[in-house]
Amino acid sequence: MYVLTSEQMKQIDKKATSEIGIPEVVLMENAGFCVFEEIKRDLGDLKQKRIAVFCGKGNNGGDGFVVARYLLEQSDNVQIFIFDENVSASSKVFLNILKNLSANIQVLNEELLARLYHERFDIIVDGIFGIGLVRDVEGLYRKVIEYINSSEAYVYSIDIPSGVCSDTGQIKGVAVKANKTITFMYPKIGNILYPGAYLCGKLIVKDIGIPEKVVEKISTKILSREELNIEKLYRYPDTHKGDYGKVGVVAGSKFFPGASVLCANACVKSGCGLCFLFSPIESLSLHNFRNPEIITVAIESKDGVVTFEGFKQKEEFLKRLDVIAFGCGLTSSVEVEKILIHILKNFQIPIVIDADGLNVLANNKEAQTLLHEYKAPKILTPHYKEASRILSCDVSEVAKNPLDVALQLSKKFDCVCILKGARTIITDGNNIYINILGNPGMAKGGSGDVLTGIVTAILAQGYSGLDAAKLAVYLHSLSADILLERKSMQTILPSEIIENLDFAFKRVIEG
Ligand SMILES: NC(=O)C1=CN([C@@H]2O[C@H](COP(=O)(O)OP(=O)(O)OC[C@H]3O[C@@H](n4cnc5c(N)ncnc54)[C@H](OP(=O)(O)O)[C@@H]3O)[C@@H](O)[C@H]2O)[C@@H](O)CC1
Ligand SMILES: [K+]
Repeated sequence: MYVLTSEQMKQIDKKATSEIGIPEVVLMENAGFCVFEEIKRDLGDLKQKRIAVFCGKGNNGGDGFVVARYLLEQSDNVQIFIFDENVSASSKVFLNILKNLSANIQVLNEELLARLYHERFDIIVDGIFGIGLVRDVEGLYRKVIEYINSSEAYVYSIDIPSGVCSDTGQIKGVAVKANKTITFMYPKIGNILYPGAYLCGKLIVKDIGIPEKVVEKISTKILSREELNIEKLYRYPDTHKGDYGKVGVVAGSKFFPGASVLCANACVKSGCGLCFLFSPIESLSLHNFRNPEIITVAIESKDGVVTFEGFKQKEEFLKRLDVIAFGCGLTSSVEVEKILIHILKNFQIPIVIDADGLNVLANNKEAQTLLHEYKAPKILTPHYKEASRILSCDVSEVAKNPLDVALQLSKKFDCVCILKGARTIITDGNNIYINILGNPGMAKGGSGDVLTGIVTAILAQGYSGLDAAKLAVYLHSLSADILLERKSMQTILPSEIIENLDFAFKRVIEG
């Protein structure tokens, strides 16, 4: 499903009205009716319900007037609160209808607001701002939103909770916390990214009668099963391990042996033909006991960390493999930096760079240039902090606009970027996918190493970088969601996410 910016939605609305000739008031009527239908479906008999509808000056408020008109037919207590009599042209039509119906319409001011704190509403409809919110919410608007959030009523937001930026999901000063949000045609980015996604409560997407033909291809989509390329996962009967790729995982140190265990174990559990783990001996000793499928290659180390000379002794072997995963648990050191630079200069193998590999990129401009020029497929898997280090910005900047950051990274290095977060973003610089699966039980050290292993193994099975990234992110979070069906967020472990890939693969393949 597409996810739209406010501008894209406005263009679609505009085409529907100017090219197809559907009057704006018809769309507004449909939008308002959809919201009413949802309320009616949830609550059934509304007769005794005390209902407040808050309407701003724009078309979001117009939708609110339509909802109010339908609610008036159902309940004896519907109060409509406006900020200004001077509303948009289409909204005016519906405001006038309400006036003709002698509806209870009150213009908000400080005094009225103070009185509202002594009233009790069962339902609040939020039609203050939609996709037309352009600046921070202040003054009376802010106070009304604070009032809504303090009330015990069940809150329905129209299109998007008022105060949430529809292009980023960020709060513009203050925002409504809704129980349910009814958005029209397609979700907006602010409905999907946090904190907007949280403030929406349950999100419902409703068709308001805009013909599909006015919708041009949108580059941002929700990552769903339909978007995955699962054909390549099919295994012909007459195959052998060489058909599924040989992976080299360069990972681990005396300090983080677990990272290499998780990464390599996720690799073998995600279907690659062979997995070789290149690690210092100190890291491998833990490893050998646990994962007999993994072929270990000891790299000479100093103080428990891989050395460049040690790597060079084994590099001919690594060069013969199909995909490299580089970075998990290596630690940050000059030697690690030298190794990555050497790989980027001398190898032509698809590469997945995570953790300490990303730190090399953050610290070393030469590595950045080399990565940009590296010809084989490349996938970066930063979390917000790693992305901020590479782009030399504050992590809060990444959180404010993760889509832009993922695009920037992808373009900077001509790579596929998996920007990991509560909503992981995947992009190849053109297409953007937002992952909505997964749960806070994944917010633990080691989850990222597991994802790196999965994506590397899938890349080795003949996938493009983008398709591998999509499939891996989906499987990783689906596995955690399946675990959550019988475990708690506190107890889910990254190693269990690997074990549970059995069921995630099965669900993805069999539907
Ligand atoms: N187009 C269509 O066909 C359809 C659209 N639909 C609906 O329309 C919604 C979009 O409507 P919209 O474009 O009128 O914008 P909307 O969100 O109501 O807000 C604009 C108003 O808010 C004001 N304002 C902004 N920021 C502010 C601030 N911080 N503090 C105070 N004021 C602020 C701004 O004032 P101004 O900047 O002009 O001073 C302007 O008056 C959309 O979300 C959906 O619900 C549906 O009916 C289906 C068909
Ligand atoms: K709203």
